[in-house]
Amino acid sequence: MSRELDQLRKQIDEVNTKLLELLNQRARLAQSIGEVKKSQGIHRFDPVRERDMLDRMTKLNPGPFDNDTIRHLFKQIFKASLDLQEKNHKKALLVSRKQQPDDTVVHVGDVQIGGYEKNLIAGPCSVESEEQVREVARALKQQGIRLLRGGAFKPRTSPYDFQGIGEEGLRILREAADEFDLKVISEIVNPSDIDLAERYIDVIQIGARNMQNFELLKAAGSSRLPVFLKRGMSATVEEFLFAAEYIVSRGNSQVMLCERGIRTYEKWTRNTLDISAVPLLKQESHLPVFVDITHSTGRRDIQLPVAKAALAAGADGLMLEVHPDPSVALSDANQQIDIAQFEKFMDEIRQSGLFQFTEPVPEV
Ligand SMILES: O=C(O)C(=O)C[C@]1(C(=O)O)C=C[C@@H](O)C=C1
Repeated sequence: MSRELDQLRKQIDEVNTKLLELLNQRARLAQSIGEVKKSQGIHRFDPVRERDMLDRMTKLNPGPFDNDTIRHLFKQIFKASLDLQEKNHKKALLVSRKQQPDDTVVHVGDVQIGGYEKNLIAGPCSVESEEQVREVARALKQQGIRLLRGGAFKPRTSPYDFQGIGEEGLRILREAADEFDLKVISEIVNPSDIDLAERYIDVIQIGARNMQNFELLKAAGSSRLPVFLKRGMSATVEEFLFAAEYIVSRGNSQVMLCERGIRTYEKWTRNTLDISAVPLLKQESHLPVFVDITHSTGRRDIQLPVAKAALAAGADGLMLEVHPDPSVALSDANQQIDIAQFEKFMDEIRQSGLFQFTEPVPEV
């Protein structure tokens, strides 16, 4: 290579180093501007400011780059600065592990969820009668399971399907839970029913269809009860975390996330379990993560391997539907398991060694 070329390249290297320094200096300034804007509630993207800067730069431009090229280059810089401001903003989410490195442990009375404990939530899809709920509650108690689920308000796809028995259902759940020393989790669909929930139940469930019902999220965020939030069937992981942020940002930090399958073209399962969401959510957020093995599969025959996969992927717990006689159930008759199947499931999941406390490794 000629000496001249060598020299010129050396000069370019020096300019590159200076440019790098200047670009990062600029990036730090843009970050500071981002912080100021956040504290003042100002929109990050400012096209008027960008236009002013472009006009100034093109006026000052002595060439040899033409103005179009200068505009193009600066627009890239603005875009990168905006991305940086947004990244910083994401870091600040209350549900993010960057904000809180340690796992959130949710306390439902004396039951702990998250951290080193694995939990199971089970019960019928819909509350139908006292006998039905008591029978399931007794089976849970015998298995050492403390969390009873049951739907009293049922958001159904068809308005002609069974819609649940409402407050009476919550009362039935409470009585059965008190008799067998269990805690109750049930879905609430209307912000005005949060007061009702506080009278009867221990955990508010927000279902997949309501994951972006922002008024309901805000109302749950102002409640004293822990919240079990299910992922919307077409929601991205990011949208799911923002939904949780709605609750936590209102002051309720006791939130659990539940992956329940997303809608895809696959027809052999009711939904497609997004198993990768489990480690992703655990990585991104400090909130406990559950997997609903009933709704994600919609079938009984693969619930055990799916449960094992969920626990192996790092889930803090499982949710499943159990009914004394699924064939006569008023909802989800095809996917609930009966009590004998539940007992067999519990034996097998225990034998797998995955459903157990994961003690912290003692520090040496
Ligand atoms: O000046 C601002 O308001 C900024 O946020 C900084 C900046 C920039 O990089 O210069 C970034 C994004 C905005 O769209 C406009 C300008």
